[in-house]
Amino acid sequence: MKIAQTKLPGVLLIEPDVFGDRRGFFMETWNRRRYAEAGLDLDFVQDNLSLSRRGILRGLHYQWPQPQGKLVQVLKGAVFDVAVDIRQGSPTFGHWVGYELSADNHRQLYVPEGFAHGFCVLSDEALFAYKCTDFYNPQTEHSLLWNDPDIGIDWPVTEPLLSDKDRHGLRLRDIAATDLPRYHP
Ligand SMILES: Cc1cn([C@H]2C[C@H](O)[C@@H](COP(=O)(O)OP(=O)(O)O[C@H]3O[C@H](C)C(=O)[C@H](O)[C@H]3O)O2)c(=O)[nH]c1=O
Repeated sequence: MKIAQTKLPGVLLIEPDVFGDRRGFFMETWNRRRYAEAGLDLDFVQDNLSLSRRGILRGLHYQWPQPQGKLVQVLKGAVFDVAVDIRQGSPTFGHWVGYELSADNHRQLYVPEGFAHGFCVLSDEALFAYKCTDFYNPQTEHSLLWNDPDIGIDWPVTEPLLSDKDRHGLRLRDIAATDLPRYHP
């Protein structure tokens, strides 16, 4: 398994070992001990699965308080997956990283607590699976505007299909300080 730091400290790009043979392949998608040995000492309490069609964009979402760290991967199709640092006081506040995650490249991305997360679908369909470090709490969930000009995410879609909630996401500069995580070095 290879784990690479990204230009956002804490956001990790993971390439699990994939064992292929004439039947297909086998891979471990999570192993508490192995990931801890590689520096990802995490406990997850909730698994999620979503199916989306080409052009759909889900996000950018985060919970605060009760933030969720997310280990995300694609089981079918391909997505462009994005994490945004929204921790007040962070040296990379408002910065983003994005990676293509697909069923073919088997990549995982770890999005830590305190980051907003979203993805857009690059294939006809995408089955998106992720593990969360805390439970869903709709009362503390927030939507950050997907195309916030102050963040400038280089999405590979121009007019994505969004939920009403996401269509009305807030620009980072318009989110109250009480609704944003704080950076703790
Ligand atoms: C997130 C979530 C949703 N739901 C229910 C609430 C709604 O009735 C329905 C769809 O929820 P929502 O439109 O928020 O789903 P997504 O737009 O896929 O939200 C997710 O998309 C981005 C990419 C994320 O990173 C978050 O994990 C998550 O916010 O599922 C639940 O019951 N539990 C949950 O954990």
